[in-house]
Amino acid sequence: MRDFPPERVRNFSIIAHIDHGKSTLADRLLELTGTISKDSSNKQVLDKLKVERERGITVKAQTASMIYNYKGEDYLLNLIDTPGHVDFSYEVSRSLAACQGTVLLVDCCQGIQAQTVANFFMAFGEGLSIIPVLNKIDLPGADIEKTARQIETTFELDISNMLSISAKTGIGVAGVLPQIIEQVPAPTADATAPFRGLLFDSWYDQYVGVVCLVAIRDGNLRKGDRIVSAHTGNTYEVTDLGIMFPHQTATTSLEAGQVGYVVLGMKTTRDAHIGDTFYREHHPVAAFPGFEPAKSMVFAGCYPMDAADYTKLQEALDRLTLNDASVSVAREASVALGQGFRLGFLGTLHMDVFRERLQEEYDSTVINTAPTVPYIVRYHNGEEKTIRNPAQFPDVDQHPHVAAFLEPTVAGTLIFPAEYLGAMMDLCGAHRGLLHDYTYIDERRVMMKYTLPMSEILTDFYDQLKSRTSGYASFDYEETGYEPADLVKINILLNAKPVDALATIVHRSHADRVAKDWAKRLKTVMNRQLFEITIQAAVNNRIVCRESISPVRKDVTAKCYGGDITRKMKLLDRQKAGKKKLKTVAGGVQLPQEAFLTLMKGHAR
Ligand SMILES: Nc1nc2c(ncn2[C@@H]2O[C@H](COP(=O)(O)OP(=O)(O)OP(=O)(O)O)[C@@H](O)[C@H]2O)c(=O)[nH]1
Repeated sequence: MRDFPPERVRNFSIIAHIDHGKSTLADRLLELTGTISKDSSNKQVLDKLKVERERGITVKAQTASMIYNYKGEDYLLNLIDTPGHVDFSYEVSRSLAACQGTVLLVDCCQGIQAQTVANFFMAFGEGLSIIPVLNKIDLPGADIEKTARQIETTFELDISNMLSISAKTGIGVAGVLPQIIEQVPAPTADATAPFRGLLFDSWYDQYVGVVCLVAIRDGNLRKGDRIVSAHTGNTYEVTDLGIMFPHQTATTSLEAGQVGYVVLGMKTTRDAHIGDTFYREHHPVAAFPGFEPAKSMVFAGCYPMDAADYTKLQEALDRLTLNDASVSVAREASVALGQGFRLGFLGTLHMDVFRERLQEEYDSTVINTAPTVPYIVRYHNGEEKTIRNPAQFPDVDQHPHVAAFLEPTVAGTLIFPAEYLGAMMDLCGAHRGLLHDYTYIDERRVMMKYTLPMSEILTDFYDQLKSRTSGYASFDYEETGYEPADLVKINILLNAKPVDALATIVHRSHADRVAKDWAKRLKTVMNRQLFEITIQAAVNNRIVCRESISPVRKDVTAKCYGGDITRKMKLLDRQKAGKKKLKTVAGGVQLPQEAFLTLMKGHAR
């Protein structure tokens, strides 16, 4: 590693809107430098996790080093992969902090999209040198000129030497690495100063424990060194270190300016705080700025269908959170569902990915309640309380003490063809959006900036955005803090008993409609029982609608006219198995798992 002093190291990332070809380009660069073979089994080596492969999205950032000979000199190039999705924007910003430059990859069939804009400004804010590259020029719909002009007008970047490539076929890709060496500055690192490293990613390995990715700013690191986390004050011994080539490859040291993996014997990723600074024991240094822990913005209950599986569920959650410290887990109890957990996620994609993993890890049925954002209740005495579970939202009779309710908001960016302007304004209006700005990024496409309540984009916002524009609109957002809002609680009552796990919080202007919609939806998924079931929805304790399900005596054996007893037994067994998927809640009413699923799909508008 000593052969690569800072001036022969380049740390860069690729940023792009989802599906614009980031992973494909990464594969091509690794092939070009001989880091991986051209074998097809190496496709998208950076997207390691199964869910990622299945969905074709990058969730967890992965990093790879390569060695490239340019004008007779060997360079160590570190590609720092960044997750593209907004849920992981904190991880994106930390990954960018480990780079000096970035390739801004734009699909020239689609042009600039909302995530391109968000990622550009994040890289720009970090002061990185930005190399625009147009991708997918092999496709018939490619419009190189127009996309180049969009890049020039939106980002004010120099496009005179801009590369046009096809990451898929390899056309033009050879030009990318020389531009990176020419345009990305070498890391400013002092090899003689005391060791200072930035922790920018980590994951859990079942054999060695936590593996940390560290950008070495100053000094160097060797096996056996003792280093301290500035955030926790914990001291660790380096038991292994090396580079991602593209898999973990041990080296004798990591030198100033380089990026590599470090094993410290940490037991859980909760000890590895992204953005943390490491320094040598007894040689403290100034910590890197901007350290903030990932914030959970979406919460949902998670309960075992069968109460006896509680410990099993807890064990599955423990195993999964070893690898994903950004999920927060708190125990909670529900009158309807018993003992369970309240899980906090960075966003809805993060929630979906985690739930999928949980389902794989834990082979029994889980009941997931509808997601909610955290709300703040401000009391007249100045106290504030954060509500992460709608069941704990103050009831009407407690309202005299409440000065205000606050909800989290986001600054959203939408980009779409101009003909959808009306449809997009309607959509944002219906979701309580406030328009701030709109501009044309070229003759045909509009960029709008809206402030939206975060709860509104948890519901059907994305689906509506896509369906109303035939998939041509893109959306990205960043959190902007809390705003006062007129919020009310909806309670669902089954046979006149409120079911806490079905409570939700909405804006007063949507309350009656959502209440009626939820009652109707529940009716469609609930089974008839031996007694009549009434479903009522109450807004702040005022009943606004009532549905009922008439009783039935379900005799599954009626079809078997006497005779075959084994057939009868089989049918009864099947009925028993079917029953396992039901949870008995208020007053003996049984709720199927689908009841919770149907309410998760957002509110009808
Ligand atoms: N025709 C063509 N298809 C491409 C090109 N580059 C990527 N693709 C395809 O575009 C799709 C998305 O590519 P990915 O590399 O997975 O995109 P990504 O930006 O990494 O996506 P995320 O990881 O989800 O952000 C894949 O089906 C690729 O095969 C290209 O140059 N030409």
